[in-house]
Amino acid sequence: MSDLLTLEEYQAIAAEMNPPAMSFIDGAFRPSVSGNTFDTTNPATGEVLAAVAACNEEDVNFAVSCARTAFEDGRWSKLHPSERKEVLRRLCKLVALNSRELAVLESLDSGKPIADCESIDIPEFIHTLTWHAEFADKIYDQTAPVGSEAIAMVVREPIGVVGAVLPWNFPLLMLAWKIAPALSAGCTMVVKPAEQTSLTALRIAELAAEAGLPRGVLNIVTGSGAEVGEPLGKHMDVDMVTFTGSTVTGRRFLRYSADSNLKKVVLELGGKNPCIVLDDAENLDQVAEQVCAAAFWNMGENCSAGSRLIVQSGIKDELLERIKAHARNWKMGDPLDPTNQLGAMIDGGHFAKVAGYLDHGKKSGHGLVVGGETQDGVFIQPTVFDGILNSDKMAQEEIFGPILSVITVKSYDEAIQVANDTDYGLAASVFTANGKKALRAAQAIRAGTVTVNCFGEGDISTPFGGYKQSGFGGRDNSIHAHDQYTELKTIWVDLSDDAVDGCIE
Ligand SMILES: NC(=O)C1=CN([C@@H]2O[C@H](COP(=O)(O)OP(=O)(O)OC[C@H]3O[C@@H](n4cnc5c(N)ncnc54)[C@H](O)[C@@H]3O)[C@@H](O)[C@H]2O)C=CC1
Ligand code: BAL
Repeated sequence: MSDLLTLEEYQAIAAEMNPPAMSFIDGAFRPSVSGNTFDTTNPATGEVLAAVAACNEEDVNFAVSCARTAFEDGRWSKLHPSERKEVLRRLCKLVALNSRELAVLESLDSGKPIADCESIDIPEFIHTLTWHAEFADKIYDQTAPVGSEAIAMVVREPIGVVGAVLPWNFPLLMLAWKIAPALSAGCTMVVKPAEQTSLTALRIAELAAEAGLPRGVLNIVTGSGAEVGEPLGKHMDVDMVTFTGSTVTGRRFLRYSADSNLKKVVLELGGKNPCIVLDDAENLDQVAEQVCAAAFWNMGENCSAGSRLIVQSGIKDELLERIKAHARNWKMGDPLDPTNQLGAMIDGGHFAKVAGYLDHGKKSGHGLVVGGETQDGVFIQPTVFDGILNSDKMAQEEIFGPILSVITVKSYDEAIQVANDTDYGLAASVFTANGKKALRAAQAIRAGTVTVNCFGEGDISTPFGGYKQSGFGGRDNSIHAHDQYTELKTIWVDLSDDAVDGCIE
C-alpha cells in the first residue's frame, strides 16, 4: 500500500480539484454538440463536482468517425508495436506521477474508500496497462500445419474501432481492463464511462495525449446509456463493443449488434457468487476474514462479490460468530477518510435498491446476524442474514451491496448443487482442508473463476469473465483479452509445382 495521507490532507487535495468535464474527441476537450451538461456529484455528500458534457448520437457519430480515420490511416494501428508499447508505458509513468490526484478524484466521484483507490485501483490500473503494453511487441503469430506444398500464416490484426461501455463500480480499473489490451493490439476506441463516474476517464485521456497517443485513438464520450451507449452499440461503423455492467443492459448490446452491423460483442456481467465453506475448513478466523472481504469489499458493489455463503452445518455457528466479529471491524463513512473500509453507495437510486433488500431480509424473518442499518441515505452497514433459502430473492438476485446471505447445507454434494443453482456463473470460492475435494469443487462449479481457500479475482495474467448469464463472447485480462481485440487472418501461399507463377518462384 502506498503511504496514506490524513483525512485533512485528502480534503485539501479535493478542495483544489478542477477536473476536466468535457468529452474528449480527436485529441481535444469539447462541449457536447447540444451544449447540454449534467451534474456529477460526490455520492457521499451530494456536492456537485462538475458539469459534464451530456453527449448524444451526434457526438457519438463524430467520435466514431475520428476513431475510424485514426484507425484507417494507421497512425496507431500501423505504428511499430514497440512504439505503441512506449506510448502506453509513458502513460503509465504519467498515471504514477499523478496517482494521488487520480486516487482522490476516483474516490470523490465514485464514493470508493480512498485507501482502496490508493492501494488497489491506481496500482492495478498501472499494472494492467504495463502488462498489455509489453504484449504489443511480444506476441508472435502462427503458421498452420498445412504440409510442404503451401505455407499458411495465421496473423492477428487489430479488430478496428472498439466501443467500450463502462460501469461505475471500478471506473479506472474497468477503463484499464478495456483500453490496455485494445490499444496494445492497435485498435482505436470510443469509450463511454458510466454517467456517475466520468471524471477519471477524462483525466486519463488527457494524460494519454500527453504521453503521445495520437489524436482520435482514444475518445471519451460522456453521457447517459440511452443517449450515448445505445448509439454506440447500434453504430454501423463500430467493429466491436466491450461492455461491463448489468445483465439487463448487456442483453441490449446483443440486440443492438443484431439490429446493426453484427459487431462483435463482449459482455462482462453480473454475479451471485458462492463462497462454500465445508466442515473440514481450517483456520476459521482467516476464512471469516476472507468471506467478509468477498461480501463487503467495495461496498459489495462488485460483480464478483461473494454474496452467498454456502456453509456446511457442522461449522456454521462457529463461522458465523467469527464473521460477526470481522464484519464489525469494517469501518464505514467518509470515503476520503483513510481509516474507512466502506464508502458511499454510488447514488440515491442504488442506495434505495440495496436498502430494499435489507427491508426484505428483515421482514421475511431471516436471522439478522450483524449490521442491517443505513446512515444518511448514503452508507449501508455490512450485513449478514442467516437462514436464507437459495430460492429466495436474496440468494438469486444481484444486490450489489454489502449484504451476505447465509445458506446452510448438509453435505459437499448439496453445497455444489446450491452453488450452481443460479443464472449466474462469474466467480466462486471454496474453503476446505481437503485438496482433492477443493479441486473437485473447482471442476464442478460452473463459474469463470474459482478460488480455493481465498477470495479473489485472479490477477492480470488470468482470464476474467463468466459462464451462463455472467458473460458473453470473451474474457477480460490475460492474453485472451488481447486476442479478443484482434481478428485472425489466414494468408495462404501455394508452393506447389502447380502454383501460378508470381512473386514466389
Ligand atoms: N457487472 C458489474 O460490474 C456491474 C453490475 N451492475 C448491476 O446493474 C445494476 C444497475 O446498475 P446500472 O448502473 O443501471 O447498470 P447498467 O448496466 O445499466 O450500466 C452500465 C453502463 O451501461 C450504460 N447503459 C445503461 N443503459 C444503457 C442502454 N440502454 N444502452 C446502452 N448503454 C446503457 C450505462 O450508462 C453505464 O455506462 C446494479 O445494481 C448492479 O446490480 C452495475 C454496474 C456494474
Ligand atoms: N470486479 C471487477 C469487475 C466488476 O466488478 O465489474
